[in-house]
Amino acid sequence: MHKQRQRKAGTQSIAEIPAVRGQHLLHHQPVIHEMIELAGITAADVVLDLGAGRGAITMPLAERAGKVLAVENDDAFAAVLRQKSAPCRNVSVIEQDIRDTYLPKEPFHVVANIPFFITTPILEKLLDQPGSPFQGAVLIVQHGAAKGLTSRMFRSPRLLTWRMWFDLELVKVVPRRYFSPPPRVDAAILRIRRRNTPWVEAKDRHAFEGLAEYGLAYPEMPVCDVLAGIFTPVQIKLLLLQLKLDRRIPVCSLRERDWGVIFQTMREKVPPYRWPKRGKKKRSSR
Ligand SMILES: C[S@@+](CC[C@H](N)C(=O)[O-])C[C@H]1O[C@@H](n2cnc3c(N)ncnc32)[C@H](O)[C@@H]1O
Repeated sequence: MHKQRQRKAGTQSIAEIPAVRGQHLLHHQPVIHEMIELAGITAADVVLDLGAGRGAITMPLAERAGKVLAVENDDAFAAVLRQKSAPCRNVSVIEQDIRDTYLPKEPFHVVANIPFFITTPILEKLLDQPGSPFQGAVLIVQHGAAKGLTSRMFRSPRLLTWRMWFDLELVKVVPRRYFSPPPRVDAAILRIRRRNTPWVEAKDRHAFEGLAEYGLAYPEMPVCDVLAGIFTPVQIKLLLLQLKLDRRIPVCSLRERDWGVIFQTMREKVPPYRWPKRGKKKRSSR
């Protein structure tokens, strides 16, 4: 049954209750404009608004960007979006699940207040392929998620891998009262920028994933014990000297630069058959 009709008939399913579908619409205009400023959008840019709702971000984006692709899977919202954006030749409404949407083949940015419940699948889509044309994003995410994604400590191999290619920054907290209906927790602006010089080359992604998974299997383990599975004692001594690291510090406290140097040393000094292999890729649940 058509979703709008279902609502009228009072047969709204759990998945259609606004909060459950992540329908917290942003109504604070200064935050919307700040997001577009932070993304540095110009008339040359292609921008995706993922979870476009009624166009709170899509419409001001259309005034700045060359092309805006507004993805929204709620048919009622998509109809409003199509109507509002009809006079704008640079807006395309894509009525589809974000997780099934093909990303542009040309360089693109993302500016969006994404549905929180699919934050991880969205980030995987944007960040898992370091060689993709994705340039950067300014996103509204849950404050807790933003803190985890920008943490100094690495306990997740996937997050470490993303951060070898992208800088993630928690720009500011966005109070829950700026949304309608308000979410249960505050949100935050998360800025993602592609590094000009990544810590590891995109072609080495799989090899680095193997190192990250192996290295963070026990995040609290002393760095010297972790490195002992890959390097000789002399190599470890030189590496720790170069990185100015105490041999007993937990491996989770290593920074992106440290991992970049460890990876390069592994490439240069350790035969590939001894490199840690990555396990089967775990995709987040849809
Ligand atoms: C947090 S709201 C943001 C709406 C709008 N951008 C704003 O800021 O007012 C997220 C939007 O994503 C839509 N949405 C939820 N899950 C989706 C999915 N899987 N694919 C596409 N859109 C989705 C919701 O219908 C909602 O409009």
